[in-house]
Amino acid sequence: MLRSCVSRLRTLAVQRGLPGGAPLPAKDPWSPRVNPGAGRRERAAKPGCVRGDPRSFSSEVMHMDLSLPNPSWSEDMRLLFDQFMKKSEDGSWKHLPSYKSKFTQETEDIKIYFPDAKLMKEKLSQAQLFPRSLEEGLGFEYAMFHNCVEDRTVCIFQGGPYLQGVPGFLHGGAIATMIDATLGTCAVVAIGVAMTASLNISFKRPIPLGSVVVINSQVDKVEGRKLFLSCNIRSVDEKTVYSEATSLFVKLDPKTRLT
Ligand SMILES: CCCCC/C=C\C/C=C\C/C=C\C/C=C\CCCC(=O)SCCNC(=O)CCNC(=O)[C@H](O)C(C)(C)COP(=O)(O)OP(=O)(O)OC[C@H]1O[C@@H](n2cnc3c(N)ncnc32)[C@H](O)[C@@H]1OP(=O)(O)O
Repeated sequence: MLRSCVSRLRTLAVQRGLPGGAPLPAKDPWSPRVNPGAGRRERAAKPGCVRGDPRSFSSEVMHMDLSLPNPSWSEDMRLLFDQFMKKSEDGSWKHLPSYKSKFTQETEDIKIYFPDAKLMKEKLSQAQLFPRSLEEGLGFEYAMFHNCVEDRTVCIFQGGPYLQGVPGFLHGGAIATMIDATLGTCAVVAIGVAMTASLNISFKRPIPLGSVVVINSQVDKVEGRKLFLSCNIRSVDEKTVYSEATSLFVKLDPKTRLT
């Protein structure tokens, strides 16, 4: 199973134009060699120091894997994370690290779609991944795991107080963001750099602020550059279906510029 997963990632490397499908660069977050024994992002727990933590602006934080447990994570979040890390031991699942800002193979790849590479580089140096742009515990706390054999990505997600919509519940835009991020991750791992062309969400039940939910996404169909994916969001006990979504992602055509 591990061999199959590695081979899928090698195929991805070929699609990205890496020589001979050579192993992905060690710093690539999708590389099978990355995060071999993902540990904890635990810092000394400092009650009340979440807001305004100066390290959030340091390069240390920009390059820190933010998908590891931190003091803001609830018991449910930690338990689920540990369960998926356990499932990752035989290689069937893979923990996908995530950063505020990091030059990855994907960001390198996407530069070819911009005519002014210098301007793009400047923009990228200022950029942060939107769901990672809020302080620890206040916004999107999440970790993703991918199953290469089943073309599935699971995201465990705890929405913080800055994501409120109707009082006490998550904003629909925040839910859509995490759905898009999970589906997007599933798509990018499956076919390389792709963008959301359409996203259809059915919000079935409101998600309480601070609760932990599980986003289960999968590739349903591939037609040339088009990738059809779907997902649902469930409670940890799987009894409540909060949302369902279908989407179309389109693999970018290297011959077409984005601007
Ligand atoms: C996904 C991130 C990519 C960046 C990766 C880089 C680093 C990141 C690292 C890790 C990231 C990991 C995960 C990602 C996390 C979050 C995901 C966020 C994703 C987004 O937040 S992304 C922003 C919102 N997104 C846009 O801003 C797209 C605007 N859009 C366009 O840029 C173009 O529209 C495009 C490129 C989509 C297609 O353009 P194109 O020129 O390549 O292709 P073309 O138009 O020829 O369509 C080809 C075939 O798709 C069919 N088709 C097209 N659109 C359709 C539609 N809406 N409905 C039904 N069918 C449609 C056509 O009908 C044709 O079908 P057919 O071949 O059968 O005729």
